Amino acid sequence: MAVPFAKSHFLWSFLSIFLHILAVFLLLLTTYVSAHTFSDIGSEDVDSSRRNDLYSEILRDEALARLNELGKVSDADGYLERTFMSAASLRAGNLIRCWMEDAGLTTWFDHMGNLHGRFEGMNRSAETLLIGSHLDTVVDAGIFDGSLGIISALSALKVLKSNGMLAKLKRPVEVIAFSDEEGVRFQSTFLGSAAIAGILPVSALQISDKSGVTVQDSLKENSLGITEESLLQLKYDSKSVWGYVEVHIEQGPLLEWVGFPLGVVKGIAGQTRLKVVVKGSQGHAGTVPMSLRQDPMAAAAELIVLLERLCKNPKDFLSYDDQCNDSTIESLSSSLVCTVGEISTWPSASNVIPGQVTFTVDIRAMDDMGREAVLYELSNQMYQICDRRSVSCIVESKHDAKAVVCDSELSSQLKFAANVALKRMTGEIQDEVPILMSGAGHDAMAMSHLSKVGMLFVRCRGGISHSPAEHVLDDDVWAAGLAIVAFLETHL
Ligand SMILES: NC(=O)N[C@H](N)C(=O)O
Repeated sequence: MAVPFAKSHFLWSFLSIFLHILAVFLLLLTTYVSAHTFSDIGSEDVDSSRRNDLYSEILRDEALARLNELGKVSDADGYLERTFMSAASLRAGNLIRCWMEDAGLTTWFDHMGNLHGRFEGMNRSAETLLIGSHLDTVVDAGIFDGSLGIISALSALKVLKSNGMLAKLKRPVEVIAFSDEEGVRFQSTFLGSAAIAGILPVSALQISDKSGVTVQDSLKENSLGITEESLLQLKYDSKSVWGYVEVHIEQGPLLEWVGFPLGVVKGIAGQTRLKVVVKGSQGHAGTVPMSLRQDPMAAAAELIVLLERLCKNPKDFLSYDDQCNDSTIESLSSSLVCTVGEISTWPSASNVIPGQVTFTVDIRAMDDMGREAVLYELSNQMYQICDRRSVSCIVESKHDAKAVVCDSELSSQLKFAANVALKRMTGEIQDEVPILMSGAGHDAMAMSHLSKVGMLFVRCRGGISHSPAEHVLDDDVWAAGLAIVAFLETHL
C-alpha cells in the first residue's frame, strides 16, 4: 500500500510544481502582452480611457455658467454694455479675478486696468506663455465676444490644476483680461494690450470720451493712478515672452458653413478708424432757401455714399494709378469693408438745419497698401465735396493698425491642439481644422508687436456677433477649452 501512496505523492508533487511553473509563466506572459500592447497603443488608448470624462463639468458646464454670469455684468439695464473703466467693467474684473484664483493663479490689476493671472510653473525664469482676450464689450453686445477667450483659458488651467499637471508646466503661463479692445468709450482700441505691447503712445492718456473725461482721469477715478512713466513701465520685455495665444468667437459664418467647431486664424485685417466732423451753417428749416444752404447733413450723406462707392468698387480708382498691381487689387477687392456706424448732429431737431454733423468711419482690409490707397482717395474726393458744398470737413485719425500675419509655427501647434481636442470629443480623426482670416480686430494685433501670436476661432451661430443674438453651442465652448488643455499639455 505504501508504494502506490509514495507514487501518487510523487505524482502530485510533480503536478503541483508543473502547475506553479505554468502559473508563473502565464503571469509573465500576461504582463508582457499587456505592457507590450499599451506601449503600442500609446496615447491613443489614454485618450479613449479619458473619453468618458473630458472635464465637461469644468470646460463646458462651468464655463457656460461663467459666461452667462459675466454676460449679466452690464452698465445698462436690459442689454450688455461694458466699456473701459466703467463700473460694470470693474465688477466684471473682480469676478474674473475670483475665477483666476480658483484656477490657481496669482492675480493683479495693472495701471491700465488689465487683469493678470499668473502661474509660475517649474521654471519661473523661462519665457512666459501669454493667453488673453478682452473683458470690455460693445453696446448691446453678446456674451461671448472677448469673454470666451478669457473663460476658456481659465477653465483649461483649472483642469490642469485638478489633474495635478499645473505644477508641471515648463514655463510661466499668464492669462490677461484686457481692459479695452472694442474702443467704444475712447474710440482708440486696444488701450490695454497696446500698453503691454509697448505701442500705446503717452498721448493716449489725454484722449477724452464724449463727456470730456480722459483715459487718465477714468483710471484715476478707479484708484489706478497712471502717469506717463508708469504707462511706459507696463511694457513687457519681449525676451521674457514665449508667445501670445487668443481664443475668440469667429464673428463670421465660415466655420458654420464648413461644419467645424474650431478654426485657426492665419491673419487679421488691418483697420483704420476716423472721426469726420462736417461743419456748416446752422439755420431755420423753413426760411433758408435751398440755394443758400451750407448743410453739413447733406454733405455727410454724400460723403458716406462716396465711401460706400469706393469700397464696393476699389478697382475703379486703383487701376488709374501705379499704387497697386493686379494681385493687390484683387486681394483688396475681396477683403475691403467700410462702415459708418455712428453719426450725431447738432443741435438735432427736425426744424433746424444742423450746424455740425459728426460721423465715424471704419475701413478694413487684409492688404495695407490697398487700405492706404482707399484712404488717400477718400480724403481727396472728400475735400472736393466739402468745397463744393461750402462746408468744412475735419478728419481725425482715431486708430490705425496694420494687418497681422499669425506665426506659422504657433498656428500649427494650435491646429494640432484643436485636432487633438476634437478627436478626444468624438473619438474619431477629424478633417483638417480650417484656416481662416479675421476681418475683426483682436488684441493679438497689438500683442504681435511684442511676440509671435496665434489665434483659435470658435464657431458661432449664423456668424452673428456684436449683437445679443450672438451664440456659441455648449459643446463648442467645451471644444475650445479642450483645445487649450491640449495646447498647454505641449508645455508640460
Ligand atoms: N473682435 C472684435 O469685435 N473686435 C473689434 N473691436 C472690431 O472692431 O473688430
